[in-house]
Amino acid sequence: MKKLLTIAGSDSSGGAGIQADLKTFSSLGTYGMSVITAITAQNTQGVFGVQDIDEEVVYKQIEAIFSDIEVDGVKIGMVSKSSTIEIIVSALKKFKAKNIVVDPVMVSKSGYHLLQREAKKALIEQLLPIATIVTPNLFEAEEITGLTIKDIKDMEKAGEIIHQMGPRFVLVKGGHLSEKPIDVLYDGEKFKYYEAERVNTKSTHGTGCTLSSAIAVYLAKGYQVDEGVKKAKEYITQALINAFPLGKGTGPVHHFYSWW
Ligand SMILES: Nc1ncnc2c1ncn2[C@@H]1O[C@H](COP(=O)(O)OP(=O)(O)OP(=O)(O)O)[C@@H](O)[C@H]1O
Ligand SMILES: Cc1ncc(COP(=O)(O)O)c(N)n1
Repeated sequence: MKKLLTIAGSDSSGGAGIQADLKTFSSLGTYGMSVITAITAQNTQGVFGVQDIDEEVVYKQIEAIFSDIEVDGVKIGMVSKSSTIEIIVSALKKFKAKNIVVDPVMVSKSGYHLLQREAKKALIEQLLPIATIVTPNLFEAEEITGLTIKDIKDMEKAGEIIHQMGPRFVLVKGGHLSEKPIDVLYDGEKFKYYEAERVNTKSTHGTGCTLSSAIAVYLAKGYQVDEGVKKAKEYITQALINAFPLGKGTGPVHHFYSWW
């Protein structure tokens, strides 16, 4: 049994964050664990409050897990403060964590700033270098690089710049492109493209969380990064197809338990 860990924020409505990650881990037949960095009061319409967890408690959660359990893959999502980013990075180095997927969460679909402005530098300088793969969406790739990103060529340029910042692989996600949602992977030498038909649904809350967790699962299972991304892209496309209407705003993708 592969053991997966998510380090992220809690989404009370269950569509993104810790809840999306644990659902992904379970539905892909792995054992899921969580380190909660923040509690958000959130639903399909917005984020209405955030309580950051003290960084000492974040560290204690990581220590409790790694001192007892072998962890096969780690996904890192919302971390809002630089002091928490610093503690997470030093803890993951100390415990020699492997297969680290960093989803550089900055702003929710509903427009709430989940990353404090002061923490952007720590995210870039500390979190990116420990990542096996980092998965920015178009907006996050723009924030990290300072580029304006409109098409695949711009995504490639962003991939090259972000790769220089230290992660082994960069996946620039194209969910927010105006046409087909094509994601671009860069390994420092060449690009790979992951194309899917756009699923016509309002339920896109948690797509990035789900994709990054699925990538962590496939890396933990021993897939090469490019193959793992391909499988994870199939998973998120299916989770979008399976989504059902929920709430009055942007509903969540839906996870399914094929073995049940
Ligand atoms: N309507 C859609 N149909 C098919 N695939 C999509 C759609 N929207 C997003 N995707 C895919 O979902 C994955 C997540 O991409 P996206 O760019 O939406 O990330 P994100 O903005 O970080 O997500 P979130 O912030 O909601 O967690 C990518 O593989 C993207 O191509
Ligand atoms: C706790 C948490 N983590 C991540 C997201 C991003 O997801 P989305 O962009 O779909 O709102 C979120 N809304 N909440």
